[in-house]
Amino acid sequence: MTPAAEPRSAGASAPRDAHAPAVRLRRASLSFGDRVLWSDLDLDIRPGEFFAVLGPNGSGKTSFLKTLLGAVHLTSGTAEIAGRSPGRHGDLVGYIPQQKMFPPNTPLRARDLVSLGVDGHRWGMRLRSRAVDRRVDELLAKVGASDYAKVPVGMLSGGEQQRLRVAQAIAGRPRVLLCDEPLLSLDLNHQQAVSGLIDAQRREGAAVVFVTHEVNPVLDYLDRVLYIADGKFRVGTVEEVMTTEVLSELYGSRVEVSRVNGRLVVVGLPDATTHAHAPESDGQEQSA
Ligand SMILES: Nc1ncnc2c1ncn2[C@@H]1O[C@H](COP(=O)(O)OP(=O)(O)OP(=O)(O)O)[C@@H](O)[C@H]1O
Repeated sequence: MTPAAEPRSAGASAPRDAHAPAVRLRRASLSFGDRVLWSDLDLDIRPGEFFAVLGPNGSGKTSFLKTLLGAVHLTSGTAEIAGRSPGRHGDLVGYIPQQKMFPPNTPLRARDLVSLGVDGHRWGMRLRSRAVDRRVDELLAKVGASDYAKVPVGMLSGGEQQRLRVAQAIAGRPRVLLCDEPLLSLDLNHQQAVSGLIDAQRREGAAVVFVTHEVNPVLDYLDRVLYIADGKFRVGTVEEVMTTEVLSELYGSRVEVSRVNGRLVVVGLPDATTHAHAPESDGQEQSA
């Protein structure tokens, strides 16, 4: 099968072409009953692109990721991820789910958790366990978790647990890394460490799709954003989308966006969109 050379064509089963978009949506719409989350979304996310999905509570950010994972079906239009239909991507796609702390008595050590992301079958029977061990060690080192490899996961801090989730998600060297609020409830140091680890994957060529309420911790990494609000959306660079004009239009009311010490401050979001994490967000009224 030939690669889709025409960017606007939505081939049903695109090949694993290194130049193909990592994510491709054509006229994609998602509704639940009468509630339209977005409609007619055309989008290509490139390999090596850091792409954020922003918007208030309930706007459809997680649902966006779920359509790419194949867990939720588009109401209309088409989606491809890593050249495949959603849900058929195997380890071409890595996923960091929204963070929940592991209970203290979880019977898994850090390295056991990471090994769940490593597919032992690819090395064949004879080499399997040694190769898996080596790969797990490599991943633990990569995310700076070697020191607590043998500690039960429930004893680790939120930031330490999140490093392991990153290691698990990148174990298969995915072409697309889907991240659902990976910085939630992390302190500033861990936010920086975890977003740096995710960006390292992007530098190795993966596309990163990063759902977040708070744009500031990843501002320096972002290539483009998709901002969803009230059934509408806008795609573009931060400079194009995070403006008083664009956000006011999306929300249908006056919203002020300004830069303070390099950070984006958004003032005047409708009450219903106020996010519980805003007070922890180091000075920003509301990020996104
Ligand atoms: N399977 C479903 N059936 C019906 N409604 C759903 C379903 N999944 C999500 N929704 C609704 O769609 C809307 C968007 O949900 P989603 O979780 O995608 O929002 P979000 O932007 O990720 O929100 P948050 O920032 O609060 O995590 C919500 O109103 C939610 O209740």
